[in-house]
Amino acid sequence: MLIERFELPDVVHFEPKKFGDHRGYFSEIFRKDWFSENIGDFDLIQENQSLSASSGTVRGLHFQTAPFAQGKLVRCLSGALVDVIVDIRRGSPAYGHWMAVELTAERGNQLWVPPGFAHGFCTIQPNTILCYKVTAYYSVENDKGMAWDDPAVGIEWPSVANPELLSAKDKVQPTLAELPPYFSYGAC
Ligand SMILES: Cc1cn([C@H]2C[C@H](O)[C@@H](COP(=O)(O)OP(=O)(O)O[C@H]3O[C@H](C)C(=O)[C@H](O)[C@H]3O)O2)c(=O)[nH]c1=O
Repeated sequence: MLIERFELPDVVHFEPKKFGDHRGYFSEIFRKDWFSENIGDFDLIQENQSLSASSGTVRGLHFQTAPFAQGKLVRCLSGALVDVIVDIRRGSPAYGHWMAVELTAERGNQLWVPPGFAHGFCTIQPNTILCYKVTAYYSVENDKGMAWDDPAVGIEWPSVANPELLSAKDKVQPTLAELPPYFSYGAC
């Protein structure tokens, strides 16, 4: 199985094996033992799914604060998207750094987004479905965000990104510099 780690600590990208035959394919999407050994002993207790009808839809950048900080195991069920994360853990060697990974239904690749990261994505095909397991329940009081287009972070979004498709909430998110110190490296 392909497994990748990055300059941003604790982030893991992997692609489960597919067993193809004349009918199509079979793939083990999640195994607790593999996840615990290669990523960590997290409890994935809620699963979310979103459909974005238009290519160029940007959702994010979002995160939940303690005690509902979320790790996210993200994959694309239909279409394709560019997943973007920003390390917002004060003290991290990669604080304020971003990275992007293309997730497609075709590949079935997955991204582990640790707690302490802001997460968002831009769809690059219509009718793209994102499906992701999280390690803490939704808490509207702890549901926070940061600006997708923060010039100090400098995310290079796909050229199809369409700001008109942003949610009202995402049009007015604070910049990284305006965020309180929600997360400390090594403590979330
Ligand atoms: C996240 C969430 C939302 N909701 C409700 C709240 C709103 O009434 C509605 C849409 O929520 P929102 O506009 O925050 O959805 P997205 O813009 O897709 O946000 C999500 O997508 C980005 C990329 C993320 O990483 C977060 O997990 C999540 O914030 O669903 C729930 O009931 N439970 C939930 O867990």
